[in-house]
Amino acid sequence: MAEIFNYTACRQLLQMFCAIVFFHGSEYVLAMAIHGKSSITVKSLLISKSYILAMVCSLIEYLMEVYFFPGLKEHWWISNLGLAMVVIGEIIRKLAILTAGQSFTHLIKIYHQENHKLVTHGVYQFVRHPGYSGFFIWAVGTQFMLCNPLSTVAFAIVVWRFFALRIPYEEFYLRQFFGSEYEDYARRVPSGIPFVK
Ligand SMILES: C[S@@+](CC[C@H](N)C(=O)[O-])C[C@H]1O[C@@H](n2cnc3c(N)ncnc32)[C@H](O)[C@@H]1O
Repeated sequence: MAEIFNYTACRQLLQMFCAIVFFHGSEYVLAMAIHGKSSITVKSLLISKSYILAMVCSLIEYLMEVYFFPGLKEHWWISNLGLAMVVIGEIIRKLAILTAGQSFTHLIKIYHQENHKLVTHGVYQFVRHPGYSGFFIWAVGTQFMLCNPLSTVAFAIVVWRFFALRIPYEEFYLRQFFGSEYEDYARRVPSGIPFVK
């Protein structure tokens, strides 16, 4: 068993560990800085049961493949592409959080609050959902980084489906809050998730 923890496995698993800790830690810190300590819950860490299950499955896939097909993990250009996706996805997501400020809440708002302003500048001028684009790139990137073929496909499908359902729901309320201003914005700017209008 010890021989599977060679240089490749140690490096890829360490990168994965750092990516996860940095992503969730920074989500929590930013939520606390923007919304205040009193409005922060464990949900601000964005860790759900299905998320943990997905990560555990990807780790099982990694360990099985590193044992039975170690050559699969030596495609460094794929792994490095994944690392680049993780960094780029992280940057896009954090830019979205910093740009939207108090308007960026982890739970979708269904009542309009006074401090909720429509944000259309910064990264929001390029895509309507940069926070989701960033997470999508980050999540799929983690699986490229591990050279996990099955989990790469599974993560892409599951995360895409999640956002394909969430975006129309979120935008239903944004249209109610901001009316024609949001309609005009949605006409001009793409969603930021492939094949989601
Ligand atoms: C988790 S944040 C995600 C924001 C955005 N969908 C993104 O991916 O960057 C969800 C909250 O952001 C708000 N929101 C989404 N787009 C917005 C915008 N352009 N301006 C202001 N608030 C927005 C929604 O009302 C919702 O309560």
